[in-house]
Amino acid sequence: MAIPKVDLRGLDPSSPGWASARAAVTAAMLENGCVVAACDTLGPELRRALFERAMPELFSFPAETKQRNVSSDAALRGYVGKLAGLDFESFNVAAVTDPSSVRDFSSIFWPRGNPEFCDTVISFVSNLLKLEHTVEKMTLDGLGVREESIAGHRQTLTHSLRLSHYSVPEESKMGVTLPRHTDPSFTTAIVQHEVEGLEVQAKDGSWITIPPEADTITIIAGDLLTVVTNGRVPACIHRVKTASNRERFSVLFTAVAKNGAVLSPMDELVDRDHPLMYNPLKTDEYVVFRYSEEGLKVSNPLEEFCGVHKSGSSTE
Ligand SMILES: O=C(O)CCC(=O)C(=O)O
Ligand SMILES: [Fe+2]
Repeated sequence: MAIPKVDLRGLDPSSPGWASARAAVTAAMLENGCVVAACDTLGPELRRALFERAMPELFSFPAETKQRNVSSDAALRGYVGKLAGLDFESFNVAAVTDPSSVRDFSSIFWPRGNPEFCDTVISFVSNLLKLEHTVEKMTLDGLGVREESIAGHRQTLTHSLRLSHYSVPEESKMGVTLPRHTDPSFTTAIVQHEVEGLEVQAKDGSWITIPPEADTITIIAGDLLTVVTNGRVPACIHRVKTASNRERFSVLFTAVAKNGAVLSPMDELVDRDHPLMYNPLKTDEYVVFRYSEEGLKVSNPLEEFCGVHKSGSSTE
């Protein structure tokens, strides 16, 4: 089994191929909360500048420097280093669609500036934002959500860029460097480079490997997209497994909720056949819950936190 690959190159809503691409994107998102986009978002030169020059350099800075990548924004929006036995570390640039955020991030490492790095990231992010808008529009439009609701939904979003590094997996972990999880975001666009790792769990429990092809970016749904689509789009269950036991870099462009946002399922997606599944969700509180001891214990933290069914049955 493979995750469907949809060619989005050169498409806009007036193109002849838009409707069929939209149908394919919507179907893939409904099935596994995941689609592989063939796109020209990241050309070979940008790719090399980022993955082969900037990232190895960034991760070779000493720990004290790395830890200066903090964000007052919310939990887990700064540097995350080697947590709980994971051979994984990650930088995070919050509010990344604002070029000054990229420059502030770069000044941690290169106080005299690094225009090449900033230009690389700024142009990559602007391309990723277009891709994210296209996939989000296709998915919501394909489900029958009105243009005004999509525009309203966009107002609740802010974007981060995560730059991740995985060390060579320890033998005992069978190549798994990030265990099975869903993302507490709306969507995450995942860019792999040369080394495999991303795997998505299908409904039958099997794992589907997404090859690290240079002209593709994988877009996955997170828990918040499940809420706004009233459960239609499942949050993608995924993990990182590098069977070839190599060091790996990946870049993730994440659409998260603005601080203080409260989300509800979209009106168009609640009807007799699709009764309301989620109570209004305070996104900041949800993220705290997700990573709390209790949130890490339960099998479906979203359902536990704001599922209508769950609160309905709590009177039992
Ligand atoms: O590195 C990847 O391919 C995916 C990483 C991931 O799932 C995450 O950081 O949440
Ligand atoms: Fe993830």
